[in-house]
Amino acid sequence: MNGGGWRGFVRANEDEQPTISRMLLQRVWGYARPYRSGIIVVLITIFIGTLLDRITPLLVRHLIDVAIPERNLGRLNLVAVGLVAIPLIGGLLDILQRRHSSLVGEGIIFDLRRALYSHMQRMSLRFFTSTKSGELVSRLNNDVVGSQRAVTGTLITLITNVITVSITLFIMLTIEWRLTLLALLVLPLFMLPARRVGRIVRNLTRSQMQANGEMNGLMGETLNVSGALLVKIFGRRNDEVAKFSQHAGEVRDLGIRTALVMRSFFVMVGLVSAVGVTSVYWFGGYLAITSDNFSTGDIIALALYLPGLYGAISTLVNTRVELASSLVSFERVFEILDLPLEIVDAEQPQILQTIRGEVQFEHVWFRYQADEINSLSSRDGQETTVISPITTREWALSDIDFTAKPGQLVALVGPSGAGKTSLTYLLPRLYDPSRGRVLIDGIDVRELELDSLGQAIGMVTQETFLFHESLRANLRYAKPDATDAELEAACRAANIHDLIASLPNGYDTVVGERGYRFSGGEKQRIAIARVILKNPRILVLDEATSALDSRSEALIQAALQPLLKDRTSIVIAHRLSTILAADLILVVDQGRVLERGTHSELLAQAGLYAQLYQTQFKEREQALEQRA
Ligand SMILES: Nc1ncnc2c1ncn2[C@@H]1O[C@H](COP(=O)(O)OP(=O)(O)OP(=O)(O)O)[C@@H](O)[C@H]1O
Repeated sequence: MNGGGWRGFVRANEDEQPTISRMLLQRVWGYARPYRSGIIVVLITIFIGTLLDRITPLLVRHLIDVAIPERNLGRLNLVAVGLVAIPLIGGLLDILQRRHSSLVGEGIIFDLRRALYSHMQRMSLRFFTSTKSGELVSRLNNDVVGSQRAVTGTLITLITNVITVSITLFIMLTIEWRLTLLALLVLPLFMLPARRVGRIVRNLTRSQMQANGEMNGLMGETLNVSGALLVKIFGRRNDEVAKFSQHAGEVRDLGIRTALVMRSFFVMVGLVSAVGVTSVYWFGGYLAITSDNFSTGDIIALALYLPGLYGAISTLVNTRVELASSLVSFERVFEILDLPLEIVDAEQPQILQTIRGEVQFEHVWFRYQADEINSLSSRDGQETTVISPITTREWALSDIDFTAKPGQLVALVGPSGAGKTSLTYLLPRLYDPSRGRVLIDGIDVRELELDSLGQAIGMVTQETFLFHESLRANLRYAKPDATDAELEAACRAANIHDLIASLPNGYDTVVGERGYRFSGGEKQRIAIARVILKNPRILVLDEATSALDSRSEALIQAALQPLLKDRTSIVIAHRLSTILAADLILVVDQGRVLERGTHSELLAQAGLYAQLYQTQFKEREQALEQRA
């Protein structure tokens, strides 16, 4: 597995000069190619528009040199018509160009976003445990938009300015080459500062992006239910506001500095171009006074061309750098698209049709990869914090070997961190084992089509996740075509129907973010109803550790009956009723199965199970009895 890709999540050295590689450009072109007809329209309109623009000074020259001296009213009218027609046609061309450039730009955004999102969706769980969700959202938003800007912004600016400079210089040289060369003499005067200012602005922009990222990160972490709850229960509201003000203040200061630098630069360019224009007037005037064959119209036309020429050249000076910086966004998007998919379908996957439901772990070893821990980034998202592994043991699971016959209940018990959750993750291929095999009906799960594997297995995790949508939509997530009657039947079986029916909006009640409007026990029952609807052949259940009151506990136990019935179930057990009902109990510690058997067999061994039974299961049961 390529570890570098993960580390790529942490931004490379900010001061590194971006380089434009041929391969990168080819790849970028790959995204632009489908829009080539639009790009051609854009290029043609830019060319005609720029050409038209350059005609205006020639018309003015004609007015001064021909129409007025000849007192020719017809020509005067023609010039006037031309002076109005040019901006009119130019405007229409501009609209056409904008239309096509936005079609191209938005199209590229769409393609990149879809490719990125679908790639992220296919990434393994490992990817999500090692990445900050804010970072992913930022790539989907900022970097995709940045990539689009590289194509429709910087590239178009580059092309427009190259065309402008070429046409303008050509016309100016044909009008009067000496004056043109004179006007070009001032170029170094603003090319040098333009480069410098370009660098300053680029650094400021980077700092702005960074400051914005930090501000967004803070908002993301403290403006969701869990974060807000944490802030409140620790009474840290003022500190968070202060921290936010600090970040927002940085964004403000950088904004002001950027505005000032940009304005000073424009003032300077204005001054230098005034020097250039003055030199044309002065030397042109001198030539007009000292020699006869020099026209006033020529001088004025040249002077009119100059600001456009200077503007285009100063922009071009920075365009290469800008293009390189905006290509960084493409690189950041490609970085994710290039992350290898770990959990993928086999070349010719088998589709599970009728499933008996036998589950077998065959000498399974599993370990989490080191970079999964190392690439976690710190809260402000900027520097990499190497978080040392919580566990020092090499293998999360060692030599796990057991079989659950169709319809059997296998209970996993063991101390916290023993590896129970990790074991269950291998069945639906959230991770693949490092050694050994996991089989369903005798077929290695890696040979099974992922979609059909997903359909065969239902999972109820400890933490219930519900989407911020109606209960109906949340339940249908398990079975999109479920009828209302089916929804109700599942909820009745899970002992949650009466509660839902008593809500003013019933099944249309919108669940708050992460299900916060329901109690822990209620959420679990909703999750159970959801899996009952899915009706999987194999069930993985992580029973909640928190002891509920006896009524909720009774409701959940009753809800679990129809869920466990007739299915092969692997249950991380915390309830006495579950271990008593289990066909096989595996006692896991330090990633190994230390003891196995039924409740009575294990009790008789008087080992770890007997201890756990006394400290965990019995205590929980007694606590419940006391509460009742
Ligand atoms: N994504 C991960 N990356 C690295 N190590 C992990 C990861 N998830 C779990 N671990 C480690 O693997 C070991 C087994 O964890 P697991 O969650 O399977 O234990 P568990 O028995 O389910 O514990 P609990 O009952 O507390 O939920 C732990 O030491 C844990 O720190």
